[in-house]
Amino acid sequence: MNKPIIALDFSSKQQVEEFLSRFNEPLFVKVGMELFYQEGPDLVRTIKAMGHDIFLDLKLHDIPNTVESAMRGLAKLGVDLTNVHAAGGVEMMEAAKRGLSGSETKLIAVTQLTSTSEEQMHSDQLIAASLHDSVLHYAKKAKQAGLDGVVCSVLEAAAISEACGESFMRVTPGIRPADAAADDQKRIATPQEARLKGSTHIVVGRAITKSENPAASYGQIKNEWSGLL
Ligand SMILES: O=c1ccn([C@@H]2O[C@H](COP(=O)(O)O)[C@@H](O)[C@H]2O)c(=O)[nH]1
Repeated sequence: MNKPIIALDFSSKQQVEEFLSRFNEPLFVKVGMELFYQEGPDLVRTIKAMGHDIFLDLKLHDIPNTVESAMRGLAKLGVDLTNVHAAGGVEMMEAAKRGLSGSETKLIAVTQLTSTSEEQMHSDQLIAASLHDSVLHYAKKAKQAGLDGVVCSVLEAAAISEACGESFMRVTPGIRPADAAADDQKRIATPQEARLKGSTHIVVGRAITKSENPAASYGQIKNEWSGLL
């Protein structure tokens, strides 16, 4: 079983270094907008040089030409995984993939954010379909564009596996230990549910980064995710 991806939602290099110093093993970490917009590509290179795998979660969504050029730049960072919004369309996703060509970086698409409920999707996005069908639709479009997988909640993971194939990545945020607060997330699940319901990867932020003992919380989540608990 692969490692849980830890969301490094910090605003400075200092906080990241302090956090990572608590671990004695190579991790799979996620660098998102908060950190990237403060510290930029240099910190990505530093984390990579420390031996950690990186998911660069910048969720690109723009016209195809802009996304292709941006991805050409990101390809040079040597990250393991990055992403776009599927709502940008098949043409944009194909352009993103072209931008990454020649690199080892895998590309996935955000379907519907795990902070979005069905009601919000209907009213904010004026999508009449069910949230499940919208996610599945975006996953099929990402597959059509040649992407490696999608970001989805646990609730859609099994249907995506069936429609797009088992090897198509289902990267799942909104992971919470049982009894933890949902915060701003709407479609949440425990690490165990994610394993049993077909996610291929889990992304965990606050349950680890805000913990009094991040290494212990990570260990517990990792064990639950890999079925050792
Ligand atoms: O649909 C999505 C896409 C990305 N995220 C990101 O994952 C983490 C989740 O953090 P938690 O503290 O565990 O809620 C965060 O960095 C988001 O930007 C997501 O939650 N949902």
